[in-house]
Amino acid sequence: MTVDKLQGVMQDSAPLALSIDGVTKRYDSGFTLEDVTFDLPAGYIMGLIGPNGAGKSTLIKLILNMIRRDAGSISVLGMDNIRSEEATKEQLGIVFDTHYFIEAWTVRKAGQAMAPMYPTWNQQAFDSYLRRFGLDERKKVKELSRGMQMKLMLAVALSHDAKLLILDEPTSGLDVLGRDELMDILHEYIEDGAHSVLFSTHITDDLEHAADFITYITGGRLYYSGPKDEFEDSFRLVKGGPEQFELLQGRALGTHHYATGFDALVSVSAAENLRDGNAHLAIEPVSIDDIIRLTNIKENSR
Ligand SMILES: Nc1ncnc2c1ncn2[C@@H]1O[C@H](COP(=O)(O)OP(=O)(O)OP(=O)(O)O)[C@@H](O)[C@H]1O
Repeated sequence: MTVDKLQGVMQDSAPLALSIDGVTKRYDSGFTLEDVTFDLPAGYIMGLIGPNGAGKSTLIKLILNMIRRDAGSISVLGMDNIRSEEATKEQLGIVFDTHYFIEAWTVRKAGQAMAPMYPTWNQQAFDSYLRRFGLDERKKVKELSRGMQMKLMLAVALSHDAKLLILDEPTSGLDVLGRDELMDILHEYIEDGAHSVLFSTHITDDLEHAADFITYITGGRLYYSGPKDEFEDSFRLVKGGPEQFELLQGRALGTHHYATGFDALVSVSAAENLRDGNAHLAIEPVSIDDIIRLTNIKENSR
């Protein structure tokens, strides 16, 4: 989908799968997830990214009402996630980075234990996902690899017609084939326009393949939420020798200095000014990894 179309979706009053408004969470440890606001339109996949400790899992726990928020509101498919907690949870499919089953359960028992929790449980769908994922019904949860445990959670999440799938680091236990397979399944899942996905990840390749939107959090604050392509198109990477750094005149949003020069992240407009000023700097497109790396670098200036 093109950036223009995605921007249109965000501006339209398209139905929202998820709406996060001014959400704040303070931990005693001193970390605060501060005033986070963004929407996920229904029918799309959003990647939630940020470095370790950025607040991604905290945000997911807040959406699931597993921890208490200090301010703001969250609505899932138009329902307040606290006032309509039960109805909200029926519409959510959850895949965590570690499984939530009892280790001694077999795969079959895990399905039987989950089924009564969802009025819309579809046993045929569950059985067919087990076959598709190569999950042996007789195997115990503790005998499954991490990737297979993730697939079991996914089979549960997809078998009760959840409208919003939330996945916390789903690809961390998967090899390249498993990751591609998961991304294919997510695409199939949203195809009808009524289903949506929010997934957190450290693996930016996953975003390239799957995400329509990106929400980037760092240090508990929202840095960007919007179409994926626009995220990369908003910045440029400027490279130069040590003596050229002063040409940037404070326009760097993040800089990595080497013995032989520097890499700096600048806005597109700053990059255009540098080009117009004939600064003889190398100006290149950025990857999502460059943006995360340079906006989190400790040594930001000289
Ligand atoms: N229950 C808690 N009490 C106090 N501090 C917490 C608690 N849970 C998380 N934190 C702190 O909140 C910050 C954000 O943690 P969170 O797990 O949300 O980050 P994350 O972006 O998911 O990181 P990662 O990518 O490493 O999983 C961290 O500094 C963490 O130590």
